Amino acid sequence: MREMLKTVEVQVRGLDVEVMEEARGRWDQLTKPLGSLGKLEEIGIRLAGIQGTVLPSVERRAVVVMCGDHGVTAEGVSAYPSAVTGLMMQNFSNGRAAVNVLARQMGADVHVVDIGSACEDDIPNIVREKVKPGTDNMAVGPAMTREEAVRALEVGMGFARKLSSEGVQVIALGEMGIGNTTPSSAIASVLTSHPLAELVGRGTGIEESVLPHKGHVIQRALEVNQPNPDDAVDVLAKVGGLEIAGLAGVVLGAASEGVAVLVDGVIAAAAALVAYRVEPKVGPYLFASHLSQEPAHRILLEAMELSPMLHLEMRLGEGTGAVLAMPLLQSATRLVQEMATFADLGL
Ligand SMILES: O=C(O)c1ccc[n+]([C@@H]2O[C@H](COP(=O)([O-])O)[C@@H](O)[C@H]2O)c1
Ligand SMILES: Cc1cc2nc[nH]c2cc1C
Repeated sequence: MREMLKTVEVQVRGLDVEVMEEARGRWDQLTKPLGSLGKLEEIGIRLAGIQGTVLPSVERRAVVVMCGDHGVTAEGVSAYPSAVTGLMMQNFSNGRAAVNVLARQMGADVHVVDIGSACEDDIPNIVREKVKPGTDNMAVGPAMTREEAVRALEVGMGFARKLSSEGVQVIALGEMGIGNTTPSSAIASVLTSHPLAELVGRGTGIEESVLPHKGHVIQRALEVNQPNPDDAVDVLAKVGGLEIAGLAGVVLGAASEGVAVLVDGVIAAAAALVAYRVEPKVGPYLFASHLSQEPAHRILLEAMELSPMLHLEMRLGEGTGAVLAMPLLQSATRLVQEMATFADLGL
């Protein structure tokens, strides 16, 4: 019975190390000084291991934007009202948000999923998979029940598997949810054990003077809920968010299907760390796009040993950074496909 479901079951294969060795050999034969394409070489080799071929491809790209609202906004932790989540869903639907613009440029399909917004409208082009209309206020009790968190994880897993069955080779993690830097910092605090002072940031732009209040709200949520650091689903349910759970599910579903994942900013990274703690084998499927201005982002990426490709001082979310990094993955695949080898030159 669904109510009895306590955790998620997922099987993730390790990367194909033989193919990776072969791919490394191929990169070393290309007409360039050894190792001179730096991180692009590591990206290309990892993609080879993920797809089980020395000539991987990321021509089919998608961004999944999970949307949710947060009861904790009642505590005054965001610079914007919750209603902006629904307004931005309308904006995504019209193709006019930043992520739409960038995805068009980068050749990625945009999929927007209402997994937990408080918006009651039926918006065209938005997938309705609402687990509930926003989380409960984690400063006074759990944000979700465990069962709700597992349901949201399953929505994400199912969505990633569907995209994989349609031929998608890389998925960017996007989200929209006013208030969601607060649960992201809470998750980072429990799962990395770093002090809250290093993890709380201005999100959409709260004043510096409001930061201590945001920290106290998170501290209260941790005291009230006592999330178990050894049980990532417990942490997700008690101090997480529905869109964060959905994205953690996307990571698990994508990795289980051999699909690469581009992690976006701080919220996507919190979701990725939850998935990584549920199943550490997802680690090699993850690529960090950029470094957000939100301080918890660096700490979350370090906990997964990920190194960001871009430093653009962004803090938007929606999957914008992840979509911007797509051409870099594509460059890695194109270089290995199209460059001459020294043998081609007769050397
Ligand atoms: O991606 C990031 O690193 C990031 C950093 C700060 C804010 N955001 C976005 O801003 C919203 C959350 O900010 P806040 O202040 O409401 O917690 C949410 O919609 C996120 O997509 C995103
Ligand atoms: C306008 C706006 C757009 C966003 N996109 C992601 N988070 C956002 C937060 C706000 C406030």
